[in-house]
Amino acid sequence: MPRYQEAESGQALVAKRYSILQSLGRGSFGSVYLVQDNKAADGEQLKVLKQIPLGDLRPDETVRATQEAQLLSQLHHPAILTFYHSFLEKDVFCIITEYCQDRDLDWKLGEVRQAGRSLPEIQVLDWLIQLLLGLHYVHDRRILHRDLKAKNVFLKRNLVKIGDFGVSCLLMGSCDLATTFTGTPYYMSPEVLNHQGYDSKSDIWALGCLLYEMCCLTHAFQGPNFLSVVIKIVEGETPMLPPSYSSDLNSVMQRMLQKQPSSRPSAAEILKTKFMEENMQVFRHRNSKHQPSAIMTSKMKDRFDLVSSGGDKDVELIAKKMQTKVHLQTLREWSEVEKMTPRERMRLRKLQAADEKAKRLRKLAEEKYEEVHTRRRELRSRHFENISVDVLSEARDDRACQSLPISIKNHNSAGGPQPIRKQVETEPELQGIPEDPQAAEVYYNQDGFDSCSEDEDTETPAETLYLSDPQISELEAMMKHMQKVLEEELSGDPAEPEAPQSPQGPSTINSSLLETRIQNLRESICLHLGSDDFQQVYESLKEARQVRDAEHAVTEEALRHPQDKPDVGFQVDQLLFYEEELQRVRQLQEDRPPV
Ligand SMILES: Nc1ncnc2c1ncn2[C@@H]1O[C@H](COP(=O)(O)OP(=O)(O)OP(=O)(O)O)[C@@H](O)[C@H]1O
Repeated sequence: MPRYQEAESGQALVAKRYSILQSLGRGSFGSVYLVQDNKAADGEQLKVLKQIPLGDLRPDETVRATQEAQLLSQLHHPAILTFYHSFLEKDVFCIITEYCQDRDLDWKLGEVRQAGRSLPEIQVLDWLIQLLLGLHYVHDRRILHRDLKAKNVFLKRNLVKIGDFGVSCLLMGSCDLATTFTGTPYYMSPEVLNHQGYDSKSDIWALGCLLYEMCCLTHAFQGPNFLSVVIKIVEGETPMLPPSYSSDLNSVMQRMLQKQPSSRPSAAEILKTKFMEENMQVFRHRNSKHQPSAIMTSKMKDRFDLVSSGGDKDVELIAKKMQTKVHLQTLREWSEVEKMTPRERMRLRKLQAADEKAKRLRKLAEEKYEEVHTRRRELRSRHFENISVDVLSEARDDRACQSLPISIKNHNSAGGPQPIRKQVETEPELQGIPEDPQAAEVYYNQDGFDSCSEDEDTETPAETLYLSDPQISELEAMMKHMQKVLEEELSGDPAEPEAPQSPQGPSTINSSLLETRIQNLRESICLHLGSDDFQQVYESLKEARQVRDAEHAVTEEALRHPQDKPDVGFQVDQLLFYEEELQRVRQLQEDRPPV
């Protein structure tokens, strides 16, 4: 752990800039914290600090790791978690990334599973499209992820962000090697397990596994121990999606899970299939319809941001009404340039009356704005007086939601600067006002616009809140990427260039970290099992790995470890795999010409 500098407020300060607010958890590489960047602009202050103890990193390795981190900070895509910067503090490598208040996909899928639900296909497709766009972007730049898994996909409203990009490369140092090393076997491709190298198609395999998981809420390749999972991946049948998902989606997944990397499509090839293209159009259509950006002034957006973060029902209602008004104004402009029928003139009069009402609403909104703003200012100053975060408590895995009184009070409604956006399907009022006057008339009547008044605060509050500026621009950026992919095909552009077979990614070698990991795992298993039993299971599974006999391994495992410790055999297998990897890394290091 780094030695934190104490800020005046008593909060731990990292790099004289980041106040640690809350522990978000611990991964296999290190600890993760929610921090406040004191040098960032308002609304962009919440970030994530990942601290990875490095052990004895040589100076040249340190320099390389930092350079490689800079390379990662140049990736800019809405589906890629923003990597701000990295630095070393004592023996700890620190990475600052974007904060995703809706946690990770693994957590989300667990939540769905526990509720006994499943994800609708439209949701799966929304996420799949974004993930494919993200992969397409990095593969196009000849960068591979290498550790794509549900825990590395973060959620920010309905936007997904591929995270931990290259972190394993930076730290495990295996990116330039003909293999890769990750902490879980579930997403490993047959070629990786056969030590045949990692390329962009191995990322596609991992995404295929993820697609299965989104639909079935379990891993695509399951087994009681590491070796049985490995054998299923290498030799087992490709799983199918349940019939509740379309055959088109199933066939996308089947293609992604082809055993032969060359038979798997690239991200661009998948995006360009008719099925995916149609779904991208649906995604674009749905999201662009519901974006307030096209019709709202920035002042209004500010107000709506305030609305959504403040959660004040009155203000929400006003926001809804104001949005309706903006739609009407667009329509009125249209009317003025058209030859008006008496019916249209009547409608215009209605609009003018509505305009008057809207003016009054605006005044009310401004008053509310002041009121809420003042309240937030007071709360914030109180918050900074009171905050006391136990950042040094390693055992805690509390989430940001549990103890932060203001902007990060609740993980799901957290991130003060991040306003709320509900699922678009539940927002009929935002379908847009029909341009046809008659249809518009029906719309007004349905919408009850005539009854719009500040006296009607009892009306059901707006279901729809609004995206903040950064989120709108992220969505817009996503649309642009989609447009680009769609246009590529329309103009008959050739498919994306193949990502390199021998990746040119970051290249830091840090086998000492791998050693530490092996050591930690060994100690932890011994603690559970006792040294003697550990040794027996270890020898037995080592033998089983050599003969690749899953049944033997399963039987041995069942004999060796008690029922209440079902994951021990899995861990021993994992340990053996790590040891093999370490040997390979060392071998490659020896074979390498000196830099
Ligand atoms: N950018 C982020 N925004 C929000 N939460 C995050 C972010 N990065 C990590 N977390 C959370 O912090 C916790 C630890 O994350 P971390 O990525 O270190 O480990 P992991 O994914 O659980 O395991 P592994 O190290 O094996 O990948 C997880 O609960 C994760 O959801």
